[in-house]
Amino acid sequence: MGANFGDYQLGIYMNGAQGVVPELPMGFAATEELAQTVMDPRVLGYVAGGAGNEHTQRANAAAFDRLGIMPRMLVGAAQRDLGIDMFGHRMPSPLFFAPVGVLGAVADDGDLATAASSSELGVPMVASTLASAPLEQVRASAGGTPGFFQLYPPADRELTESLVHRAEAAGYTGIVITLDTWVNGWRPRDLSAAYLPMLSGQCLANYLTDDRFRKLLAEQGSTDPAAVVMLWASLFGNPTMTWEDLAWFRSLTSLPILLKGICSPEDTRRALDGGMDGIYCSNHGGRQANGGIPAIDCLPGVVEAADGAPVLFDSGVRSGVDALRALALGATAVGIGRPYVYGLAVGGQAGVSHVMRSLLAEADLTMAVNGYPDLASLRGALHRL
Ligand SMILES: Cc1cc2nc3c(=O)[nH]c(=O)nc-3n(C[C@H](O)[C@H](O)[C@H](O)COP(=O)(O)O)c2cc1C
Ligand SMILES: O=C(O)C(=O)c1ccccc1
Repeated sequence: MGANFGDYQLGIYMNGAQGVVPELPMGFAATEELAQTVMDPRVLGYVAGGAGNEHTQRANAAAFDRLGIMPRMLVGAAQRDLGIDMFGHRMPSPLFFAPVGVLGAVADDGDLATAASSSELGVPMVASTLASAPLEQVRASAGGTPGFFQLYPPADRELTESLVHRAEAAGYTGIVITLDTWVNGWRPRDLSAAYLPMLSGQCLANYLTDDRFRKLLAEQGSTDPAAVVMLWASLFGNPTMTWEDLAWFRSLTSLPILLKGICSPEDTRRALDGGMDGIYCSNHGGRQANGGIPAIDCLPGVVEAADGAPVLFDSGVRSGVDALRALALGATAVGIGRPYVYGLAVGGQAGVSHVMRSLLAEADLTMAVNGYPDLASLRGALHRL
């Protein structure tokens, strides 16, 4: 039987009986509102913003509200099991930390604080390539909790290979390759502030600690911060990659590989036929392309085409109920993005853990109210409103 995530609620009420109310905000809207008052405006714009007029970003979240869960009575759901099996690991919770590349700009040691929360809660983290601490340190901070390394494959094959082998050696459970960020989307908030954190040298620790990157840097003749940024910018985008490159990725590692940014059934099949082990259905939270399709509306087609292979999902999950909706549609695990970033901004590691605990408690209690003892029983529970 899994953890009793709903007990987080009881603890809060018990504290209240002693006159202690929570210091941290409850729910996404309150957390976002507080984050707006404490974050550096440019970093806030970077986290909160998306592509174009942010229609797709809003639609991602709004689409969840068109999905209702049918309550079932007298099921005997006194204990709920929210556990999942993924790549040979039994995880107590179906949530994970989606890869976020500016955690170090949001809080000092933001990547390590998130990894420490992952360790504390047993909730896996997908560690971004764009981190302020090297991937080895992030992995060590996550302790015994399994986690994935998110790879932005650089345009230099040896550097890509080096990053993958470092992730393997550091003990990651799998590699997530992100496919939707070869170019930076059109983001009016960041353009207004002329702000891209990496161009100020932030979040480049994985490059600076890489032998191959340092060799390329030395060959450039300068190692000053501007040269680092120039080299990074010249390598980051890799828009010539095609399906033909999957065989090469496959040859690099025996770890499970998942492709992030897949939204169509056709691409799902191609990925799995190309030797990939799982799919990560996401539209990058509407940050990359406006005028898209809410990611949750793409999920059923991806799940069907995946034919039993693991399907991770993110984009627009704002509550424990949203997570249940994605799980009911067949997601294997559900990624949390902006909500935990705001948690980090308002409360450091404690804020991150509070956000995750709240999401898990809400999911657990909603299953209790609605009579679903485990995630398998949720399949087919949704009604389109
Ligand atoms: C500030 C920020 C930075 C991100 N950086 C990365 C990244 O480095 N790699 C990646 O694959 N996705 C990145 N993402 C996308 C997230 O992994 C995820 O797809 C997205 O946040 C989901 O949307 P939501 O937060 O609105 O739910 C980033 C998202 C945010 C908000
Ligand atoms: O901000 C992002 O979502 C992101 O992943 C990214 C990465 C590199 C350049 C621009 C954006």
